[in-house]
Amino acid sequence: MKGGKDIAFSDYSPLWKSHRRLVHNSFTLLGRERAGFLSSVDSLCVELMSAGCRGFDPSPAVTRAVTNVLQEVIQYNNGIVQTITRGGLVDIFPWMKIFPNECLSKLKECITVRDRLLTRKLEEHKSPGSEEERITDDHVLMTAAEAFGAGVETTSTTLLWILAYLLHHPEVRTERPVCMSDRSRLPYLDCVINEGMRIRPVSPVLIPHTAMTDSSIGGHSVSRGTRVLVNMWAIHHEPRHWDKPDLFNPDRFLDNQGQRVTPSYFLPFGAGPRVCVGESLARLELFLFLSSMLQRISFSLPEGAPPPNLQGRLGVVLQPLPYKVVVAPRAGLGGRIQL
Ligand code: HEM
Repeated sequence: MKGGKDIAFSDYSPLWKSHRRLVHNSFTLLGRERAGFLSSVDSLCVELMSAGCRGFDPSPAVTRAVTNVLQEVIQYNNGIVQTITRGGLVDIFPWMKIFPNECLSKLKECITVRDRLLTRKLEEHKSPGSEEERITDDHVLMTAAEAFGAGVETTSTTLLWILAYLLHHPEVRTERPVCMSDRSRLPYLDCVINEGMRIRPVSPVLIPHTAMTDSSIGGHSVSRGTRVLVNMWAIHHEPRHWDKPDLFNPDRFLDNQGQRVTPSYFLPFGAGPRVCVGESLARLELFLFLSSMLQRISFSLPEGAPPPNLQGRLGVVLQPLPYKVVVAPRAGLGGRIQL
């Protein structure tokens, strides 16, 4: 293990425990034996994830199979998100798992659906000879499952927050389709994404860590076994570092010369050995989704509706409260988008 980290429900869910062990083994192996393994995990994830993008394809060639798989992924993922931190007292007193627990049963059900779907996909993607490799099916499956578990809700929620803030700040949006000559302006999109992740970190208090040895943080001693919570919300709203921290202002990620800057106290993906392993994939997804959406679709508030509530609701991630938005194809693209 690289460092000390634990999660509240790990004690009572053997499923989750073995899942994390496998995932960490997988990522360790990933570092050592990339070939073969990467290609199967990558294509497996990319195929499932890109199903979402293919939803925009208006052609009848969007196969029923892809839609069904996507529906299944959305359903089991929603089920996991709704139940994973709702074990109630079991989170605190693991022995209480012996009593009937609706949330825990639903969680197990969703995990069964997830494993069935991923196993099917894995079988489709298996290359001849892979049996001889040291990485087992479980490694591949659990790594793919982790990519979804840690990657879907975080990225989609970040997009929802950014859209909510863009509805509040129409001056940040451009009213015409993006074209090639805008390319040099696209770094600004990164600033918008950064500002979204700063002002509403999807994980305001990071996954709890546990000190593996006697240590210290900022001059305070931390003895072995201490549970350490990183308050990302406070880091991203510290007035000594951020001017008017409650204001959505993507320009704060530009210096006086208009060059992009990334302050050291901007940590949406955490830091250190347990930093988010999906950071580059997440950044790529956010950029591609946002640029394609803003290029093709115009978003506005329904007539007379108030802008989205920005307070948020804390669950597995910090989500915006549901809001309504009018979605229309941008001029010149009419008929090419189906939603
Ligand atoms: C906007 C999107 C995302 C955000 C804001 C985000 C943020 C984070 C944060 C803050 C952590 C915890 C770091 C810590 O506790 O110190 C984390 C861990 C993790 N993330 Fe992400 N993440 C995102 C997307 C993804 C994606 C797309 C994947 C995988 C495909 C992923 C996989 C993971 C994994 C496996 C861990 C645990 C790493 C470990 O414990 O060593 N994340 N993420």
